[in-house]
Amino acid sequence: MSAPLRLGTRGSALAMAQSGHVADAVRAATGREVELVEVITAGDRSSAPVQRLGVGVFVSALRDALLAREIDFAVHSYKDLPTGGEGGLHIAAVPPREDPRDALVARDGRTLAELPPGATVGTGALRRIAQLNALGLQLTAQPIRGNVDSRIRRALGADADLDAVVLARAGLARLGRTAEITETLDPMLMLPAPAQGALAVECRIDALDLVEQLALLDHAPTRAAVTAERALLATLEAGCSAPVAAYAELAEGDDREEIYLRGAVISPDGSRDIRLSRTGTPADAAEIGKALAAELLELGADSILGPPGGPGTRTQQFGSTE
Ligand SMILES: NCc1[nH]cc(CCC(=O)O)c1CC(=O)O
Repeated sequence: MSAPLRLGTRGSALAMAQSGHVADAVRAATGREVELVEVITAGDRSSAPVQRLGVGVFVSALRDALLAREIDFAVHSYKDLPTGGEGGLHIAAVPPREDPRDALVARDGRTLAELPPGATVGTGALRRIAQLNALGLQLTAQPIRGNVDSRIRRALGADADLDAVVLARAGLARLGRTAEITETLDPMLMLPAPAQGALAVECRIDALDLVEQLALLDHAPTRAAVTAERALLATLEAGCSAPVAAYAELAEGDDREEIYLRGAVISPDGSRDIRLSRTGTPADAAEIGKALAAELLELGADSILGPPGGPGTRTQQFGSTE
């Protein structure tokens, strides 16, 4: 008999929901017992704006617990992971992705097009603010933070102070709250964040049996899509600090699978909006992402924003709110 596997998780409703889901999948695939171990991160302990806490606050405590052998594996929202990776750790599985699109939750059941000029739309991500501004609907995009429930209350609660909020559909789906969505946003209007809707299941790279067992949860098409999206992000991070969106879809071509990657870099005020796409084979996912990023840079992605640290700087101003 082997000891139960310890799955480290944040205590938020969303983290518990996704960890519980992965725990069930691990039990089903391996027959092993799994227990949840709550890990409190700096991001949970502090109410300071995420932009001040910096990228990765929600991730580093889980990684520390993995490296300290306090837990055996962890589940992250893939889009919250820094592109760098962590020494000694390995993403053993990328389970099937939830719907990666963004969703609008608005008062009176409204869609984006039905919001009047001047309507206030809350979101934490500069990527979403930039794309809302690019729509030209005269919406007032407002930075907000907090958990999914408190964000929804900003638009639908008794003390609502906004007309709408934009959230990842995946988070609402995992919490069983898709009924509150008033419009699922077409990627033509609101291209999702790289890896949105996907999870990363991480363990120590030297835990060879566990690496093998967790791999049973891996979904190759999701891994290919996320690889392309994050290769684009990583390449742009070196050359540009603008809001970045990326979404890869896999489709059955005539005689083989094809990957269709879209990428966008948008200025925060929406006045500049560079969008490109590229296709290829899933095996070349990383190269497709890098090549599309290079094309975006050639078209001026690096010149979209002012100086580093200026008003549009993604990492410094908004950190891991994406
Ligand atoms: N930015 C925080 C965050 N990180 C992961 C999700 C849930 C969706 C996902 O797993 O991609 C959310 C909430 C949101 O963006 O609305």
